[in-house]
Amino acid sequence: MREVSGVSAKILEEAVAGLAAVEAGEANLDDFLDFRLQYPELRRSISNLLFLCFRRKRFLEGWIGRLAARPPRPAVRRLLTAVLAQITFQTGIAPESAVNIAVGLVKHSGKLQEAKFVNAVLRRALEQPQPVPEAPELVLPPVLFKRWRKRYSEAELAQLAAALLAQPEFTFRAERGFEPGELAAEAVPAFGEFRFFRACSAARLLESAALRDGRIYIQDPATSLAPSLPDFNGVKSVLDLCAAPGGKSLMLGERLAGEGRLVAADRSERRQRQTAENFRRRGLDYQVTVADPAELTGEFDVVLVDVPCSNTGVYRRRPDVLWRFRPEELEKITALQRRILGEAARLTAPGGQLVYSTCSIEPEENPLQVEAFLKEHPGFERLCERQLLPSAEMDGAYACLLRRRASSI
Ligand SMILES: C[S@@+](CC[C@H](N)C(=O)[O-])C[C@H]1O[C@@H](n2cnc3c(N)ncnc32)[C@H](O)[C@@H]1O
Repeated sequence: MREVSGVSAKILEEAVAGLAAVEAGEANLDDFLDFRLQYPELRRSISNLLFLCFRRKRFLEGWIGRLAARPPRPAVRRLLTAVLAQITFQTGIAPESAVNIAVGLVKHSGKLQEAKFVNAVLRRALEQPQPVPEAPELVLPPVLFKRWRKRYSEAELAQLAAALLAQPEFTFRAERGFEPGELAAEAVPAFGEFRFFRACSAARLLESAALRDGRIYIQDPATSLAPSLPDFNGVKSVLDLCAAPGGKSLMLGERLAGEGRLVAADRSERRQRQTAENFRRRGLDYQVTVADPAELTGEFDVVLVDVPCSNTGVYRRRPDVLWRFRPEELEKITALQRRILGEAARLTAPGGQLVYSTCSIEPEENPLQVEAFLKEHPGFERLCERQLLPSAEMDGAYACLLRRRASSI
């Protein structure tokens, strides 16, 4: 008994620390779970609770507002958020126990008045469970709802909200020629020749030899959009300019099928270690380079530039991105994208193809960025582009295929 409540208290404490770290901008959710857990052995439970807190943040914080006579201080709000998530959405812990553990934690920290407040708020919550809303305006962060309402239909907004609330499928890509057999429950739609599957069991997949030797790679099917766009006929050299950790480089390598040269470049040394490891597992000896795009030289038949972005398309798997979105930071990120895309243009051979991609659904980072690029680079033309919105099947993504005219300087 002692043991169970001890574990539950640790999970709650860690979840509250995670909410604080993300709110303070000290870490994103993935980094918190990967590098900052005090009890990494409890990662799965902590992660489940944190994902719920971010998926249901609007509802949970609105409920706290109605339950508490005065707004709680931020640390208490975070604790209440996590406990309300447990008592509303989790079945593994009895609601009464969740409340007792939370009150115990506050008492333990010596704040007796605050413990009384937390106890009163949570007891009220137990007495009056609330209907859980699904309407986009009550699910999405207000800043993004306001932006998205201007350009998406009601059906699209409902799709965007539903994508935040649902747990996405565990999907993976299988290398050409590899049959995943019992690892796969079914094939799922993807782009080009790439083959994606829904995993039968995440645990079995994570322990599989196929994952260890790189014949499968855990990925969302939306990632196949950008590498599927260029025509690989006669292509001899490929550059992936923002390659780490190598998800799209592996797909470019698969399309090259050993017929040419691939350079996977990225400015992050830490992330490039992962790219190199992914190539090693697969037995590929493509070049892995640590460099800022401005430092690279040469000309390539195909350049893929998967730029840093606001990530607003991938919130199914990283729900915290929606709450970290700041419109005022868009300008900074689009300026960086413009610079990197300009370098990519310089590295594209005459007649070569350039793929620009993001995992964002903001037009400033996508078609508007490309239009500005085309004005500044008349030697390029747009061949096609596609915007995917997050859905039940896949993440959001944008990709545009450009061509440098053969005669351009
Ligand atoms: C979206 S991620 C790339 C994901 C990768 N293409 C994949 O499929 O696995 C963007 C990458 O751009 C890199 N990058 C390159 N130049 C950068 C710069 N000046 N500032 C920030 N990130 C930069 C980052 O290190 C990061 O790895």
